[in-house]
Amino acid sequence: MQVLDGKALATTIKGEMREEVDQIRLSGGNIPHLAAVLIGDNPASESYVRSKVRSCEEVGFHSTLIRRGTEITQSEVLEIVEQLNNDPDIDGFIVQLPLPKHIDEDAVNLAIDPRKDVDGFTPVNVGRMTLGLPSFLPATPNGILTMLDRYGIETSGKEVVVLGRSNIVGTPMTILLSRKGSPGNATVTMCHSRTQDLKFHTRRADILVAAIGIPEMVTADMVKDGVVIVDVGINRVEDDSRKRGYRLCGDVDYKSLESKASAMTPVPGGVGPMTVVSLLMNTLKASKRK
Ligand SMILES: NC(=O)C1=CN([C@@H]2O[C@H](COP(=O)(O)OP(=O)(O)OC[C@H]3O[C@@H](n4cnc5c(N)ncnc54)[C@H](OP(=O)(O)O)[C@@H]3O)[C@@H](O)[C@H]2O)C=CC1
Ligand SMILES: Nc1nc(=O)c2c([nH]1)NC[C@@H]1CN(c3ccc(C(=O)N[C@@H](CCC(=O)O)C(=O)O)cc3)C=[N+]21
Ligand SMILES: [Mg+2]
Repeated sequence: MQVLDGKALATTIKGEMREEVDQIRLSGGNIPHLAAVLIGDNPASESYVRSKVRSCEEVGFHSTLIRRGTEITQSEVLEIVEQLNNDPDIDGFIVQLPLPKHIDEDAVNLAIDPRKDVDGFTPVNVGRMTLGLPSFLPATPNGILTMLDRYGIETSGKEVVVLGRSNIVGTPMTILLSRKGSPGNATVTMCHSRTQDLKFHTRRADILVAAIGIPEMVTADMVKDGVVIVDVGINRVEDDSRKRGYRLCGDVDYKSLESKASAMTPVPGGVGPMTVVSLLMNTLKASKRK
């Protein structure tokens, strides 16, 4: 089985980006500047945002972290978004999800200037993506496309099954893999919690993308020999033998799939690092607007 090493690929791409940023600096161009808004104290969100900020430093971007407590009001969040929209020094920004329960995520998303929406979550970017127009693509699905492309995994004409229909992973993944282009041109089936007989669908998959959020739910009996597996899930499972008291695992039972899949992304070190790289690529693109 081939390990689809997202961490190594991300390091390679970040090296390429660093060279481009060095060139921009030498020619007196605009250094990309990403801002991240982090609200509350969700430990997973903190770790993702920290890795985004660290990656900005690695490639030579400017970065700004805006942290607020859970008690923040909706209008205060909207005010931060408005400031970032209007700040000429900020090329792109993200509001880390999930937001506290009393904040309306849709309202926040709708307030983001599509030109700075490096997550690709706003209606303008989702619409443009769906129409096949240039747009900011959502980082996780785009990172997966980059990985399939760089590993030379053919998607044209393949049966792809996507587990999950969220706005940030499952739905855009389905749109991107089924549209004309490369990677693309796949026949895509989207499954979710109301799907009857999940196994019927997963067993037909040439490529299976799991974005569910249930630890190790996909097992060897659910797939055919030679399947390519993209495991998006990041789950923290209690494990007293670890220093931190938990281990990370995906939505796929990696051990049982190792002898059946032809290629698979590990967790950690698979899709996660590619997501961060895609966000950086979107920020670089946004910075070229000036
Ligand atoms: N590696 C990375 O870069 C990223 C990783 N993630 C991880 O990916 C996973 C999914 O994230 P996200 O898309 O945001 O999650 P959501 O919770 O928003 O969506 C989960 C989806 O899975 C579906 N689902 C739940 N249970 C089942 C089931 N038993 N059978 C089939 N489908 C089911 C849900 O169906 P329904 O719509 O009916 O509720 C829903 O569509 C999480 O583990 C998350 O941490 C997320 C983003 C980026
Ligand atoms: N506005 C917004 N945009 C997002 O893109 C977004 C979000 N909100 N909310 C949460 C999800 C999740 N997500 C991840 C990013 C990086 C890793 C990542 O780098 N993971 C590492 C290690 C993770 C760890 O050690 O905890 C890995 O898989 O190797 C994971 C998950 C982005 N998301
Ligand atoms: Mg700048």
